[in-house]
Order: sequence, then C-alpha cells, then structure tokens
Amino acid sequence: MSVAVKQSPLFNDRKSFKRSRPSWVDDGNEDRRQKTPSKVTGLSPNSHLKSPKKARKSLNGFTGPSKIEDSGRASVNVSKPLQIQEQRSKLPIAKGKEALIREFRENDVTVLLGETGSGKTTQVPQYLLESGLAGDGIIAVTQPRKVAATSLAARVATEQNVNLGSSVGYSVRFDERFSPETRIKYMTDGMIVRELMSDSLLSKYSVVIVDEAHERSLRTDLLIANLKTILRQRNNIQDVKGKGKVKGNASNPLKVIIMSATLDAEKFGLFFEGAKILYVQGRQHPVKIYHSSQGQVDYVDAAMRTFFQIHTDYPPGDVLIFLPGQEDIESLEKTIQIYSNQLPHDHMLVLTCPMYASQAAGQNSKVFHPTPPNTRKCILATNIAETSITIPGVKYVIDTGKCKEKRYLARNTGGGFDTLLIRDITQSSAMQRAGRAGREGAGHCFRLYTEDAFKAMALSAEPEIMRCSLSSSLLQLKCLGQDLETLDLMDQPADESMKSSLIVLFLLGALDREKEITSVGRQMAAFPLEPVYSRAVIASTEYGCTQEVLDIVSVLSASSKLFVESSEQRDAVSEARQKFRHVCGDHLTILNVVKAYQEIAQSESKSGRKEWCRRHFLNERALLEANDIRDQLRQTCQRLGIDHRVSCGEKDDPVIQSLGHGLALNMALLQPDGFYKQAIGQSVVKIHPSSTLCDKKTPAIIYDELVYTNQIYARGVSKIPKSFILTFGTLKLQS
Ligand SMILES: Nc1ncnc2c1ncn2[C@@H]1O[C@H](COP(=O)(O)OP(=O)(O)OP(=O)(O)O)[C@@H](O)[C@H]1O
Repeated sequence: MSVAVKQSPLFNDRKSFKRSRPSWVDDGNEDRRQKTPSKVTGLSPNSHLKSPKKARKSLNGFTGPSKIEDSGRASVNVSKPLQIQEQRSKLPIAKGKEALIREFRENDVTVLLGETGSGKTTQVPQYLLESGLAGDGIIAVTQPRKVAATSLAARVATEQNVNLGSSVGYSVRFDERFSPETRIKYMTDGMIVRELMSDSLLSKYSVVIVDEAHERSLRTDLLIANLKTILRQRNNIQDVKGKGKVKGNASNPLKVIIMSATLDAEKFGLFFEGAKILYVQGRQHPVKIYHSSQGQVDYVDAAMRTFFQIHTDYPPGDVLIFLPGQEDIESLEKTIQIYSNQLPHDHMLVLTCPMYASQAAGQNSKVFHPTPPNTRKCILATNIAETSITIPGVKYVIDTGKCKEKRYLARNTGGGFDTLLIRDITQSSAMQRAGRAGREGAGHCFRLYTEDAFKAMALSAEPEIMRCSLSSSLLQLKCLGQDLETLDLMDQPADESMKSSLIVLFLLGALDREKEITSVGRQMAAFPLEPVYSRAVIASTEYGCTQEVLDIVSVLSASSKLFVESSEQRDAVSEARQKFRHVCGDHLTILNVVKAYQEIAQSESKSGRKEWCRRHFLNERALLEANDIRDQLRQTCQRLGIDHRVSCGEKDDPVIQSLGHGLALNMALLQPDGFYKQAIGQSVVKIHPSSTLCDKKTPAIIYDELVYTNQIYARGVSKIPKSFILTFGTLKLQS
C-alpha cells in the first residue's frame, strides 16, 4: 500500500489538519483484562492499580484525561543496579512473589496469566533462580520471536547485574550467547524444538517457561505437545487403576510454566490435565484507549495524521506505530520525514525508526537507544514489537489494526505455497499492542478502528499449525520418531496440509514410501535450514560444489535482503547490478556477489568494504549475516562428515543441479502464452520483476518462493536445462 505524499505543507493550516484527522471516541476504560479465569488462585491485587480518573475534558477532539500522569522518560541505567532493583520491586508481580514460588513448588505445570507489563517474563525466571526452585538445571524461557528473546536476555542480565552470556543468555537461530554457567536462557521456540533432536527429554532444563503461549506458533505447539510427554517420563507419572495419575520418585523432574497476558487458560489447563491456573492481578501503569469514531480505509494515512496530532498536541513521549509490513513502514516513514521537516524550527524533532523482522541483527538498535533531547522518536513496527518487548520511552501507541499473516495454500499434489496476507488483528493482539504504551508510565493507545470493530475481532489468532507449511516441523518430528498424526497436539492440523507436507518430504527424498525418515532426511534435519535448502546442500556433495551452494544458501537464509532497491536511483541500481548478473539467473548472481565481496574483504578496510557495498547497492549487513550463517552451516557439515571446502570452480551446472534437487518442487515450465505453469501443482506463475530473468523466456525455471500480490510471482529464479529435470526427485510422483 502506498501513500500519496501531499505537496502542500500539512501544518500551514492546522485547522484543516484537525478536521481531516480521524476523530476519536474514548471508551472510558483502560486496556481491559480478558475474562478472569474461573479457576484462579488470586494473588494480592495492587491497590495502586485502580481505574483511571474519569475523563476531564476534551483535548483537541480526543476525549481523555487532560493531564497525563508522567513518570518521566524511563532511565534504564545499567550502572545503577539499585535503581533497577527498586523498579523490580515495584512491578505488580512482586507482591505475589512468595505466593508464586509456593505454587511453582507445589505444581508441575502452572498456567500464569498476568497483564502486559506485570513482570511475568522478566521476573518469573529470576524468582525461580533466586528461590533455588530450578535446582542445578537451566531455566528456559521461550519466545516466538528473536528480537524479544535477545532484548529480554539483555534486560534480565542487567537486572541480575551480570554480563549477557554468563548466567543469563540467549539462543536464537544463527545467533547465541550463553556459556556453561548460564542458568536463565531466553530462546526462540524453534531453538528448543531443535534441541529435542539431540536431547529428547530436554534433560538439562529444570524449568521450561513457554511465554506468549497465546500466539500458538507452530513451534510452541510442538514444544507443548512434547513437554506433556517429557513431564510423564521425567516426573515419573503413571496411570494407576483406581488412583488416577500417580507420581513416583524422579531424579531430574521438570517444571513447566505457560505464560501470557491474553490466553485461554482453561484450554491449556485441560491439555495438561489439571495444571494450576494463576492470575497476577494489576498492571503497572494505566493505558488510556481511544477508538476512532469511524473506520479508516487508508490506515497508513490515518496513522500519519494521528502521529502528527500527538506530536503537536501531546506532551513528550515516543510513539510506536503498528503497521502490517515493511512496505507500509517504508512508505509512512518517508511521509513522516517529509512533513516533520516542514515543522517550525523550534518544534520538537522527529526521529523515525523502522522495525521489522527482516532487518539484520543490530539494524534496529536505534529503537532501543535513548531518545535525544528535544526529539520524539517514532517507531514504525510490524507485530514483532507486539509482545514481550519494552521499548524505552514509548508512551503512545497507534494501532492500525492490521497485520500480515502467513498462510499455506496447500495442494494435494505437494505444489502448495506460503502466502502473506494482510488481515485484521485479533482482540488479543490489540491488547498486547496497547500494553506497549504502559511499560514505564501511563500511556495512550489510539486505535484506528471503531470500538465495534474491536468487539467484532476474533479473540485470538488461529493456531499457526492450522494454517502454515508443516514440512520443516514434520521432518524434525520424524527424526524424533514422532508424527503429526499421532502426536498429542492441542489442535490438529488440516489433513490437506499434512498430506501436502508428506509429499514434499517424500519428493525431497527425506521420507520413504512408508513415511519413514531416510538417511538423507536425517542429514537434512541436522541443518537449521528449510528442507529445500538442506536438500540442496546434501545434493552438492554429489555434484562437488558444497562451497558454492553454502554461499548461496547462507545469503538466502539471512534475514535481510541482499539487494538494496532505490526508486530514485533506478538506473544506477540497474547499472550496478549488471556487474553481477549471471545468465543462469538469480542464484548464480548471488554467488557472483558473494565472491566479489570475499575478494574485496581481503584487500579493503572495513570502511572500504562498506563503501563498495554502498556503491553497488548491496546490503552489507546481509553479507555479514550470511558469513555467520555459513560458519554455522560449515560446523553442521563437519558434524555430518561433509567436506564443505569442495568447490566446482567456475562451473555453473553442478550448482544449478544441486539447487534443483532442493527446489524440484518449485519448478515451472514455460507455456505458449508466455506464462509459467508449476510442474507440480496447478498455479500459473510469472517471473517477479526483481529477477534477473524477468524479461527472459526460458523453457524451465526453479524458484525460491511464490509471492502472491495481484498475481502469483516466482521470486529468486534460475533457468534449468530441461535435461536436468529428469535427475530430480519429482519423477517419483509418477511412479
Ligand atoms: N528492556 C527493558 N527496558 C526497560 N524496562 C524494561 C525492559 N524490559 C522490561 N522492563 C520493565 O519491566 C516491566 C515488566 O516487563 P515484563 O516483560 O516482565 O512484563 P510481562 O508481564 O511479561 O509483559 P508482556 O506480557 O507484555 O511480555 C516492563 O513494564 C518495564 O517496566
């Protein structure tokens, strides 16, 4: 979605600006808790957390409190442990500390509900550690997102007054910081599921805390299913006739804590058969919620107008805007920068900070840096900023009510694909988003949708397992001797998507006809890669080009894009890209870039390399991240006895053939009308305009992914000689 940048300055006529902004309805309530669970052990409510004062006057069209309780910009000062301890002791959860420890001691499984900001994620692991409840084991705290895991670990290390990576650490894909002394480990749910492959009982963990369980990510669901089995084994629980569940002596018992602010606690309680449900009452700071009086069709424009209304009318405090995706973020950032440059010189400055998943590590660090004086930070984020994290200084949240959701369009033939669709958020997300405004003081949340629209939203998101590609998880489960069909899951995935993922793995050679994992499948599962790429790496050993395939796959697995786009400098970009362009397409073009960068890295200083990347419109962060990923993949190769140094030199065919083994399912054949048709699957696709092959007609292509906009595009494309097709696993389908 794009925003037309208006030519006339917005602030020459503040009246018309005010008229054109969304008008607001104050719902008279703070962010409300979800219904109180029926089975609650009440922890002491906090007297200082009463309802807000009634609205006193209308402020420029917003009805709300005229004076915002301002606890000042928070100072998270690592050199002041005392101040931090004071902050800890003031969190709502602190009052229930002893009761919580008692309950954790008495129960194997606890479901802990507590409002956003009450202190669950940062404090519970520390309580467990400080009370000795974790014994000698490690406390794992899982998060659905990388950025939450790393930033929480940093915060808790500060609270414990230790260096990050010592007693408090983290582990996320392609990045980890922990040591043998680590006792509290924040990790993504994907990392702990991966650990199951080497230690199916998770024996080094004495407590596993599953945080933000309401998000029901695929990995969280797999983890929860496994935890149920592990609990039985480690805690020696047996079904005894007439007595129900009986616990025997256990040498290495496990505790499980499921946490969230917005959770169907009963469902989790039932799943774990009698888990204790606890509720931490109270939130630290009130958040005033405003709904727009009318729905906003152009949510990017509405967000821009709301931002400037806050900027001109409201006291200092940073603004966090939730948008569905990177394109909207970039477009709004540009507009806000243009308009803020037109503000009077004595006006507070605006510092925009984008935040989305595909930024490389550290790229969003200015989000967490203190806001400079006389400046208002405007953070434009996707839902990666929605749960768990605290962005210091944020006092205002603008919620567009939209997010992008991954959905797998399954095909019985195995030719399905993931799509990202923009959709309305859930009530649960809306509450989490509002919660980001009340982390350090009272806050305000402006929802760009009506209260009726809020009420009409689904309570929580459909579990990812019901809507995403399952191939990668199924492969991991098969390694554990498990199956999606037989695993005790909270919700079962659709038959269609299970069938589709079985076909994918069969065609990749990871499963045999009996649905058993093959030796190739086991090797594939050892790589922290999507099955299509791990298959390509295995194939590269046959074609003698492991070095080249690792180079390409590392770039494709990096979270940021390699090529920088610039609509203003289109010709310069095209000229720069020409130098790397390979006739075979995008994969070998990437390889050319990697090789060129490796050469430059040998002769140039750090700043020289940076400048080289800038001149060639390349994102150096992607290349640096790819270096780290390649190092990890090389380690996996070593463990599997694969020589990662084997190279095919200047030859192209071996590389394309290896990639083809992984991407055989992502193959399309040219049709007489100029479109391509999937070789497996029915979709008609077009080559994406960003591809080096976009204006070429070639009989057969392989591609990294399909993206769906107004039509289906193949992205990351290489041409393949038709003769290669015969060597790929896809033929199995006909036999
Ligand atoms: N990185 C940080 N910088 C500053 N303050 C922080 C940071 N992380 C946490 N805090 C403080 O600790 C409080 C509790 O955070 P915590 O993440 O433990 O809450 P929570 O109950 O788990 O909330 P949520 O459900 O939103 O994750 C925050 O409101 C904030 O005041």
